[in-house]
Amino acid sequence: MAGQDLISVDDALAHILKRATPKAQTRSVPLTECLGRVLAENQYVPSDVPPADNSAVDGYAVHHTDVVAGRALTVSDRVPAGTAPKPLQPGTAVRIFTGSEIPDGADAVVMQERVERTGDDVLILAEVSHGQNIRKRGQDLSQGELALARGVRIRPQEMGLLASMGMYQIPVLEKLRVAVLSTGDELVEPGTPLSPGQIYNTNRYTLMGLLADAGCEVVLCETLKDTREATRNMLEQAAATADLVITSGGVSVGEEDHVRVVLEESGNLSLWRMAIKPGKPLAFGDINGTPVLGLPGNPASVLVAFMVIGMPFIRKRQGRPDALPAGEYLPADFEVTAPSTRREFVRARKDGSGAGASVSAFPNQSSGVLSSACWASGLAVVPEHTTIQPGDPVVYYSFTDLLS
Ligand SMILES: Nc1nc2c(c(=O)[nH]1)N[C@H]1C(S)=C(S)[C@@H](COP(=O)(O)OP(=O)(O)OC[C@H]3O[C@@H](n4cnc5c(N)ncnc54)[C@H](O)[C@@H]3O)O[C@H]1N2
Ligand code: MOO
Repeated sequence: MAGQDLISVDDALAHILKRATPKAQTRSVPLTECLGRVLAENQYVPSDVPPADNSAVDGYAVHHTDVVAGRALTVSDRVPAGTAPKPLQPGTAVRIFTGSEIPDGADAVVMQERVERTGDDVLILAEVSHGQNIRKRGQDLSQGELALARGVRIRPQEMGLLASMGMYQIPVLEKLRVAVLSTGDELVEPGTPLSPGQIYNTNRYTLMGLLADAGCEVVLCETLKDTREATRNMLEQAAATADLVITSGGVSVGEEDHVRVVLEESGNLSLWRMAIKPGKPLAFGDINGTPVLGLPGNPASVLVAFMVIGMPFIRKRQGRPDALPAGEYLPADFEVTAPSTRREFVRARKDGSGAGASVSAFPNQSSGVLSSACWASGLAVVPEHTTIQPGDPVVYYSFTDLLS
């Protein structure tokens, strides 16, 4: 059971994911612009990669049965990479380079360090076997196979793979268009001096960075005055412009917290207050059908709630199957003695690797301490009603996985 009146993280995720309809519009972009986009169609291999058998080393191509200990072979040809080889003359060797195509009739390549070259002759000093140092045609991708599935987010390696197949125009989903609204009369833009009572608008920049990492397009970015009127006007404008509106602040219980109230009055508030730490007052709903994710104002709450709740929603809307990342169990290097009714996402750092890996926690987990997230490499989960002793296993998610 979660805390009183608070919806559990699992129920909140299920609720939000049910409302995450994938964006259907697609477009074709040049290969140079596809990084971070989501593939809209399955990509099948048009022809084998590599297109021909080729050498893995600089050396000599031979037929392995022509190699007899102590007997030199004549070097009959030279095949630089990028040229089409002539067939191997039986009983000879061909000078060849890494990436050169293998001449017909050759079935092995001997590294040049394993031969003695004298004029046009080459004496092979090592045993040679069929297929040695040959990278087979199609060893990376073979014609007709599925190379990349629809819904894959294109990372540098996928970009390279598409290039290796000769693809240039890439079908991708339209980017999710997101509006970012910061609320709070105390907020001032960096670069301006602070007056008493003011603080710098932090969340706007955290969210811009998070959304860029998530492959979204920020179409509107505004800071609102703490009035019902301003909040209603801007939320309605944002909902008419964007596929998703993300707000920060103004979702708690104070009379200056207008986001939640406007959602209730002018749209639909379908979820409010989660058993999560930090991020408890998170609100979710819609205005005229456009989803609105109301994140709490505290800077670390914004980061954590975006990663845990916002990212799965965004991934699903991006048509990606991987709504939740896989975590790993690691022994805790910290303790939690007072059990909470909320599931806590601790700003944590993975130390060591392999069997010796463990996870430590930043000492100050206040939701106002953003430096905790700069120190951390990810989030460790302390389940509801649970104490943690050093050595107990906890689930750890890296920031990279949470944001990929
Ligand atoms: N009586 C109660 N008070 C609070 C409760 C509660 O249950 N009962 N919950 C607390 C929790 S937990 C959180 S989280 C906050 C969330 O409140 P809001 O979402 O309404 O956010 P604000 O009050 O507007 O701001 C909270 C905090 O964050 C600072 N802030 C806001 N926006 C920015 C920004 N863009 N950049 C930097 N800092 C920002 C703001 O100045 C406040 O300090 O409510 C608790 N209160
Ligand atoms: O739930 Mo709040 O985000 O702890 O400060």
